[in-house]
Amino acid sequence: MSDFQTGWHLSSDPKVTIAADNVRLRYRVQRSGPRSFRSILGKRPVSGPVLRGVSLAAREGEMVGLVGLNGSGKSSLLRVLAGLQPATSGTVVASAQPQLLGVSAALVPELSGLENIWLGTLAMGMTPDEAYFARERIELLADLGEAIKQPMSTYSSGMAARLRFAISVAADPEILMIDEALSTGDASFTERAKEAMHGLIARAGTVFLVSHAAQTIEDMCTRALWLDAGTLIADGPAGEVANMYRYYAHSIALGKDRAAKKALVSATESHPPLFSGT
Ligand SMILES: Nc1ncnc2c1ncn2[C@@H]1O[C@H](COP(=O)(O)OP(=O)(O)OP(=O)(O)O)[C@@H](O)[C@H]1O
Repeated sequence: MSDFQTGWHLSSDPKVTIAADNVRLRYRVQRSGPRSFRSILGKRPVSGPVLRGVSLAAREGEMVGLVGLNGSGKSSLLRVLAGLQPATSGTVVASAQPQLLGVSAALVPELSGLENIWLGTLAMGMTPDEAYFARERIELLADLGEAIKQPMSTYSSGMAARLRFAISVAADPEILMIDEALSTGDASFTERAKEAMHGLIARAGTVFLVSHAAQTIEDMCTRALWLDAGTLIADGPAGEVANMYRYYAHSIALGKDRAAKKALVSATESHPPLFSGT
């Protein structure tokens, strides 16, 4: 039995809002390309591990940052936690449906920002009355000026991200997951976004935030998880974990592999994840 199964439920204050036990994920990808290529490479789908037994628990009032190199599994973990991607094995339990900042699926580029606010809020389960009253808050937070009346297809990626963020936060979800969206905003938006997230966690919510920027995690989060090649290698106060990750990423960028490896080991030793796998 894993530490997770024996331990996480023992301490119940503040309440655990989402927990994952030994989550594993493999992607299977059908080989593509010209027929001659496929005959050389074989027809069988390729598959590889993306998450290698991740266990975690997050509580009310926590703003949890996820750091890790490109391809380490951060987005995949959020998708599994949000129930958008079935895990290959393992369990996820949550006290409410997590809202992954990605109402983009429901948004329509040909429609204006205002029409998309209506669509997005209804798609997240608001009643027409709730959607009507949320509109002003969303417009204020997104702060797109006259562009709110223009089709979303004319927005920059930063403008679209602001609108998606504002719609997602307006639903006041108990568990909000944000994937990189904040890095596209300018400084004043980032400040307002931070306030909105603090409001949410003050109302006993939990926020997960993926960002490549260690600084964003340090500024915004209370706690940080570090994923490396699909394994959770560290879990601790956001400032400390972000600092270690920054040093690690810097070492990798400079080709200092030994220093990077040392940083990884030292992060695991000083901030071990709360639960080990089976
Ligand atoms: N739909 C998919 N099909 C096949 N492989 C995938 C799919 N999505 C992700 N992967 C692979 O899974 C691994 C983890 O990807 P993921 O996007 O979760 O990492 P990440 O840490 O969020 O990366 P980044 O920082 O670059 O956004 C990568 O090797 C990626 O190529």
